[in-house]
Amino acid sequence: MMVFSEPAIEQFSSFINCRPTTLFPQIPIVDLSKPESKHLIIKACEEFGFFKVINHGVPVEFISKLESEAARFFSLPLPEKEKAGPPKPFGYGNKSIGQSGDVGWVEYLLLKTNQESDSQTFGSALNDYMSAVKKMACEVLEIMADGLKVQPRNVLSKLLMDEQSDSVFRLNHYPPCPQVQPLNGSDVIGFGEHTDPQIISVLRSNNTSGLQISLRDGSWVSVPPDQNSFFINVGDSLQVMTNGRFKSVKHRVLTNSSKSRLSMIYFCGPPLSEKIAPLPSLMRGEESLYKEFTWFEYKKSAFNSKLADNRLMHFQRIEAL
Ligand SMILES: C=C1C[C@]23C[C@H]1CC[C@H]2[C@@]12CCC[C@@](C)(C(=O)O1)[C@H]2[C@@H]3C(=O)O
Ligand SMILES: O=C(O)CCC(=O)C(=O)O
Ligand SMILES: [Fe+2]
Repeated sequence: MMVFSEPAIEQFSSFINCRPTTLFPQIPIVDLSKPESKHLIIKACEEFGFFKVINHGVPVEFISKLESEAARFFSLPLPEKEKAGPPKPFGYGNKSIGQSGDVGWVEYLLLKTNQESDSQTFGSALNDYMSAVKKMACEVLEIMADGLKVQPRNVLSKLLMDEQSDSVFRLNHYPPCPQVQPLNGSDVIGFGEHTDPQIISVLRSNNTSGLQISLRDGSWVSVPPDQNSFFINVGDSLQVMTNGRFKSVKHRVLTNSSKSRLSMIYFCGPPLSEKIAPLPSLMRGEESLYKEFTWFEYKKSAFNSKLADNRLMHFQRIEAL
């Protein structure tokens, strides 16, 4: 057996220095039933690119039904899960993320959002959940448009309502990972740091911690899990549509040593042909910080990148920005 000396183990940079440097600053909480939500959402998107939503209107039974079906799926023997096909672009994946060699302590299912056929694996639970979450996502995007004072208020939500909307749904399962955890207070990466390329992502997890977001100063903050709420991530596309006023949030997941984490995420994407550009009324005479591109072009480039890459960089007018 190989025994690492202290200096040697420190070279495993992906396992060390993962402890959050900031503990529990208040993650913004937005109550969708309150009129002040529009100001809170804008502030949260500017400051963090991230917030938590309560009074979201998604029925608990849709959530718990899908959660138990997902748990059942992930408990199947590996060959059964592999029948769902490799995740290229849709299917079951294990440890390997994307096409550029990223790995994490995670297994997952990537699913389409606009086809009934996927319901085969999960009965009606998947469609019930996705429709309710899509409705809530549209509401969030309309409140956002109100807060930004852009009209019509469905400028963003219509991209999701479009039947060509390129949204994706993902179930992630992070099994408990006891191995290296006690060493040097190190952590194992479940899902490496990245920003989501879409407009927004709507995340719900069980009560197991692991999700962290990165603040502007580069520190990492653990997001306390809350199975009754949803978390919204600002994605790269929304950063561009607001000409950099909102920033996409860098986030990652660390594994837990004793509990498994189950998360379900609805990634709100526009139609492939959609031009991703700053909303004209937000420009007030200023120039776009970004080159012109379609969602298809951005997605193609994103899927060739590594998880931690700054994917927007190549689309900035001044690359060094
Ligand atoms: C290295 C990767 C893996 C990617 C593509 C590329 C960069 C960002 C990743 C995500 C993050 C958001 C969901 C997803 C489905 C997406 O659209 O972008 C992911 C995709 C994958 O897991 O395949
Ligand atoms: O599983 C999670 O909690 C987050 C995963 C994530 O960021 C993603 O799938 O894009
Ligand atoms: Fe993500």
